[in-house]
Amino acid sequence: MSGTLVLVRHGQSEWNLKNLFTGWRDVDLTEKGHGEAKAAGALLKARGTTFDIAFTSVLMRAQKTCQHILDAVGQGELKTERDLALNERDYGDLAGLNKDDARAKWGEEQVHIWRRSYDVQPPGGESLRDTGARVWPYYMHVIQPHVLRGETVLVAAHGNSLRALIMALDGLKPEEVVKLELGTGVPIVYRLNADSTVASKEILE
Ligand SMILES: O=C(O)[C@@H](CO)OP(=O)(O)O
Repeated sequence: MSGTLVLVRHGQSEWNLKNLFTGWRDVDLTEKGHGEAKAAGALLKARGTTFDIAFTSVLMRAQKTCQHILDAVGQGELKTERDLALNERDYGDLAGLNKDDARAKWGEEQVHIWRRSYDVQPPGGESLRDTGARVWPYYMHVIQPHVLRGETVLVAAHGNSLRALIMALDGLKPEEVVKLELGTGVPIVYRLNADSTVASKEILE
């Protein structure tokens, strides 16, 4: 057995609340989102979790979630690395559009394909495969070495950047990742074996 990897999708954002495609737009958390992030931290604190390092994206909703969690476990000053590799999927031309308006314009099925398929790019944006092509190397080269040294690592990121990472960790097929949904502010705790395979996975709901 080696270390622990804790993945958390940011708390509810202003544009989650407004039902807008967000992608790389840098929107803030809502009051509820701040609360969700603090609650995630409280859950981890109750388990006695402390971290050796934290990783987040360059977007404030993930950074603030990360900080709330670290504050809750009493590690507000912990070293935190921010990288664009962990950003949300780039939603391209859909960013800023209302998801229901998009369904009315392009149809329910097309919008679902853009949102949840593995390899279909939304107009001007990234498919989940494209997102994985930046998330996975970053995980392999930067994050995983910490876990394999036995450390406990926090990754506070986004729905689709984490879906791409979980797809690889869990060995999901493209048709399986379509069904994978992540709740806001829900910690997912992986223990890894020394050979980097997953020893256990626990969703703290
Ligand atoms: O808008 C977005 O950036 C994402 C996450 O909120 O949306 P979806 O769940 O539709 O991929």
